[in-house]
Amino acid sequence: MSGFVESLRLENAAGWDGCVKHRYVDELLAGTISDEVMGRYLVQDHRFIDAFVTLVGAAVASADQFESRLRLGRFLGMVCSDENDYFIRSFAALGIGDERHDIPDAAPTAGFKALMKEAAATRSYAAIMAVLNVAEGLYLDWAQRLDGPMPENFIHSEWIVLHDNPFFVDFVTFLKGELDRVGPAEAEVARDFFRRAVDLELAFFDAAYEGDA
Ligand SMILES: Cc1ncc(CN)c(N)n1
Repeated sequence: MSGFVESLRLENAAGWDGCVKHRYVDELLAGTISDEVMGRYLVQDHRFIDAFVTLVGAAVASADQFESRLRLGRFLGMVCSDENDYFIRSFAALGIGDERHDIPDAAPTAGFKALMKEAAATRSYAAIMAVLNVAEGLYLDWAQRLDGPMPENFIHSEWIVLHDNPFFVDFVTFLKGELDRVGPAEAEVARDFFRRAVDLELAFFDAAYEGDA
């Protein structure tokens, strides 16, 4: 493989692989992740999703062609419906109530929210595509590591399936094509957002275990 996105992935291979092979992924795919860790992760990730919806909205607004806006809009619809619904059902199953709103943002959550706000504010489609390529490309890569049976608990299985299904695979291919297309003209901006996003993804998984034995 070659191209702009591939070069960014190679430059960030240590962090990227660190996420894909993270303990969180190992335990999630095996269905052995504790409710405490998964709950801590989901509480923080629901806040990530809030900022992420804003970022995808900014992508719709900054895209340079109608076909791209349509693809992004369809994806946004899925995140705001099926994916948000998954969080709500998981919180209920884990017994996590409204007290979750009192839990402060972990540092990587705050960092990611700030990065996504910054990317949206650039109004640069390339900057936004850099962050989206990390957020979705990296999640597809770890979800595709599943080579055993699907975990039985829906909290685990649906999180995997949300990140490895034909619609999502197609969307990640689209994102890669977009950044390959628009990234080289703004290479340094895209490189900077891509690197910072990979670093935050790793810290985000680490944070799910903070305070754990
Ligand atoms: C932190 C993070 N990064 C990426 C994704 C995938 N949408 C996510 N849910 N959370």
